[in-house]
Amino acid sequence: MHTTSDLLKQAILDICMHPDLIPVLRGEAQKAVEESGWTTAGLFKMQLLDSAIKETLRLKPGSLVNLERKALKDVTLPNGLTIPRGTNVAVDSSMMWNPAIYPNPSSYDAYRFLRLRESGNTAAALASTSLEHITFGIGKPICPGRFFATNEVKIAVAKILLTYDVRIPDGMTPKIIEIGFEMLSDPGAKLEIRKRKILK
Ligand code: HEM
Repeated sequence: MHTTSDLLKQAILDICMHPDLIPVLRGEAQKAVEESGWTTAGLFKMQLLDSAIKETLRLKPGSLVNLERKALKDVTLPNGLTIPRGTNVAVDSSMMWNPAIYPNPSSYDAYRFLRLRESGNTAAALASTSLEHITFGIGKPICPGRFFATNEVKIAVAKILLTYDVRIPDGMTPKIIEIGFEMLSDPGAKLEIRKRKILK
């Protein structure tokens, strides 16, 4: 699916833009696979990778808005605002860039959700959702594919890092593209990829 492939692409680009992360993520994945294989338990142990991908989703959720709906009848909100029948509405994703919620919100911080998770925040895992991170939606129509998608992207990123040396060519800085409400990975981004000689 486009959402999953765009997440994989942006997650790799974000990691390559912070190359100090690569040996740490490789080490984490290597250890997890040695201990538990490519299993749910192994993926659970890749907690920095989990956090790094969630940070990618925070900065580039796929759309500037989410939860698009049409009011089928007049709806009065608890604050007294009435949304007339037939109105198209959506929830703006900007809570994910709110400095009161996420300090230094425009910086990519791969450790952000790992720290939150270690402090006991149960919504900090990649497939979890909260009012502060709505990339997978929230409430009744929450994305049922999120467990599949997040495991798929974790496996793909870990396999790529363990198998290849990857880097962004000198002089290139991938930019997120906004078209209407859509947020897309840089369609012109390139990576240099070389098979690793020693697979540990
Ligand atoms: C990174 C990947 C993905 C993202 C960011 C994502 C995001 C979302 C979001 C935000 C919603 C809720 C939309 C709303 O309430 O208006 C949603 C719903 C849904 N997603 Fe995903 N999704 C992803 C992958 C997948 C995959 C891989 C599948 C299927 C295998 C899937 C199946 C669905 C379905 C069926 C719904 C509708 C649920 C309902 O209306 O009850 N999604 N997704």
